[in-house]
Amino acid sequence: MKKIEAIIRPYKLDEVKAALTEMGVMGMTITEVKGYGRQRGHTERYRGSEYVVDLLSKIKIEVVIPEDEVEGVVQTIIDSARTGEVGDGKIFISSVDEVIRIRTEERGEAAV
Ligand SMILES: Nc1ncnc2c1ncn2[C@@H]1O[C@H](COP(=O)(O)OP(=O)(O)OP(=O)(O)O)[C@@H](O)[C@H]1O
Ligand SMILES: [Mg+2]
Repeated sequence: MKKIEAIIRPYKLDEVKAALTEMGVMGMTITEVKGYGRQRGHTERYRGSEYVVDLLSKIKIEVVIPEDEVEGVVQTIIDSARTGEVGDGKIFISSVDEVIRIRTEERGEAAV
């Protein structure tokens, strides 16, 4: 199993969530996060001087899925989250050793 962590623009959450639900993703975790990428946030002016706000609000979506669903989920996130402007976000993929459904004690792909 793989975990997809996608950092996206907050206003894109509804669209990404709907697209993932539509393709049958059965569970996800959403967290409000702050971060920065290559541009290190953006510049603001206050009382005549410029300063950099380097931590921008983003949403992190976590989805754990069977390995053969990874490419479909990644493409769906890209298609629903992209604007083409800097700051669209990033997707990280990592391996998950085990998943256990607490209620039934099912394990592995049966539990995702
Ligand atoms: N290397 C990284 N490690 C962890 N989080 C990251 C990393 N790069 C980006 N992020 C997270 O993703 C968010 C969005 O990043 P962003 O889309 O600005 O990436 P970028 O590499 O600067 O690409 P772009 O040039 O398209 O803006 C950041 O605010 C941060 O939360
Ligand atoms: Mg950036």
